[in-house]
Amino acid sequence: MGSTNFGTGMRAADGPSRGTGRATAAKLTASRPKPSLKKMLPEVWKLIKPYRMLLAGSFLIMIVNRASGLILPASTKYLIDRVMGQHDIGVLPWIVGAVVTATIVQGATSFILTQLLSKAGQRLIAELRTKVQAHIGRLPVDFYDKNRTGTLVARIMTDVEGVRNLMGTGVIDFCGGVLTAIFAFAYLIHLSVRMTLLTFVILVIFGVILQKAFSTIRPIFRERAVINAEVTGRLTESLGGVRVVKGYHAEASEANVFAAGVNRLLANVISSITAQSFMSLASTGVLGFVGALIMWLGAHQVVAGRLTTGGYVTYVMFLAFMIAPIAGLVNIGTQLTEALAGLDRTTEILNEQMEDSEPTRTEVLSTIDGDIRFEDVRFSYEEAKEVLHGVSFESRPGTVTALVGSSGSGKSTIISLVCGFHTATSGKVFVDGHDLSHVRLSSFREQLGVVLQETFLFDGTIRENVLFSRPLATEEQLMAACRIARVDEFAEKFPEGYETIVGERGVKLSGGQRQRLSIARAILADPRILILDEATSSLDSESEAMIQAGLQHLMQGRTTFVIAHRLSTIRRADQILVVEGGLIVERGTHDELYAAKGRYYDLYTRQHGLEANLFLAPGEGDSVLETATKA
Ligand SMILES: Nc1ncnc2c1ncn2[C@@H]1O[C@H](COP(=O)(O)OP(=O)(O)OP(=O)(O)O)[C@@H](O)[C@H]1O
Repeated sequence: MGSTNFGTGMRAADGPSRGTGRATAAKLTASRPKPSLKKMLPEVWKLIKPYRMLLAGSFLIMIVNRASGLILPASTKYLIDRVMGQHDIGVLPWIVGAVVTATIVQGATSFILTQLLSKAGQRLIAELRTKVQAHIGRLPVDFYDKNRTGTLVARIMTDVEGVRNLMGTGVIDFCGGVLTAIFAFAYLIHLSVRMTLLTFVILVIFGVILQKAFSTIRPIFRERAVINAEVTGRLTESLGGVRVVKGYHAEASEANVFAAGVNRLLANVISSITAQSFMSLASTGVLGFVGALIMWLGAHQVVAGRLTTGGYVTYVMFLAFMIAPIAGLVNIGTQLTEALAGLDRTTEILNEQMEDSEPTRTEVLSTIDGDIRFEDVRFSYEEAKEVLHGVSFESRPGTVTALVGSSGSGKSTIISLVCGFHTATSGKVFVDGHDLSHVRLSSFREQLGVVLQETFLFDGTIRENVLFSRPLATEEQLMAACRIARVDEFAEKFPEGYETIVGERGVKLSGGQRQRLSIARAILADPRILILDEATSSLDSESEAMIQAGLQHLMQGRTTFVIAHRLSTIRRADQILVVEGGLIVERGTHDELYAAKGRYYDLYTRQHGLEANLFLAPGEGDSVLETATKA
């Protein structure tokens, strides 16, 4: 039978997940409606508040920057009319001086703005990423059940990227664009009211059309983020489950799934490219039209003596200065919309309640004895689908409780409630008499140790992997744990010793070695309550003996819960709970249950003939039994 997953939070990599869940934690919405600016303003303010002085300063610098940018076109009128037209060479040094100074000021302020804002924007991204990751890490297990890894990765890495535009050059550029357009518009009116109003009307019409076009493009962009998250999610899963993929020779079908995803992405990008190229075609057309119009009207005005030649050239330059930021505004507008949408998704995550933040969780546990009591516990992952139907038992401190029963009977669910991964729908779980639903989970979990059959190793050294459970342990404590778990025997054989990198998920270690490492980790953690998920796979007898010795040591004096498959474990257990259909149907010691000749006796005698030291649940044993009978 496959590995146990205590509510999938500790699921072993057994292929792409199907995503199940219950109602308490939210499944993140794939595509959220466009967030309104009004709704998002408080969030934006919260985000940029620490940077408000910087933003205010940048705003002032930006005004200087934009104003200095207008010196060149403004001075052209004097250059043409006074210097060239009236041969007043005396003003030339002033004009050239003003242009040079303005250019230097403009260059310097642009440099300062980019330095200040881009760096602040990147810092903000880093802060927000850290915050989102830390928050996600503290969300309850059922949140992970419902949301794909890829989606979560996208939320942490991609969605926060957009805030760069809110903080960085985006907002300032936006304000700068508006400001320049206002400056330029005032000056254009001053030069020629008629030409300006006409151009303005055309540009407003164009702006409305552009706005319409953008409202078609925006959903495409939003959908792109969703597709990206889905494709990345599936890719992450299939890479993680590469053994299963290869084992079932599913490379081709995985490649098809990925290709389909990539093609969806391509179709999305292509449709946005088409819309974008139409927009650029339209803008070029409008610009050409406005240019021709200005030429026509301007030439007439100059000939009629209502406008000087310098005035005309300056007009054209200012017009360009006005149009460029307006065109930019639309672009920045899209970026800001994207940023707001990203921030909205980030806020959605940050509003998810952390498992320890429920107001009822007030009790902080000091060192516990390890007495666990279930009182008529009922539990359902999904509404109206109860999985545990009233489970009651007590595990006294320092005793071993073995859970046996057929697949899907509810063993992992019971363990998951012991760990506080889920909370009982009704009934109570007590730890040393404290209602676990009122306990600060961090104070409980630090007294919990978990050894799973699928050992989870990080891509780090042996030392780092053992220290994972207690990073501040001394060298002696580390070595002692490794000795007891017999990690020393293999670690010291590697040339790099404890500094040997174990590779992603420890692929360079054998199953038995990984188990020993996991036991060393638990010994080092020195938990009061120990959760063991026994491997059903048979290790060679030498490894088995070593692991058993480590486990024996580990279990001493701790309240231990074992999803038990080995007879040796079951025989030693202080109580055996036989779980069937979400109920405890029998309980007692091995001898008592054997003598009672009930369900346990059936399971035991069925298996006894199989010689193995494995206690297989009925479904699990069938194939082996058949083989044995035939033999
Ligand atoms: N995350 C989940 N969401 C919805 N239903 C679940 C979830 N996890 C388990 N279940 C259901 O709860 C029931 C009990 O499952 P559980 O994993 O506790 O059984 P088990 O006895 O540990 O099985 P096994 O020995 O196969 O690991 C099963 O019917 C299962 O389908």
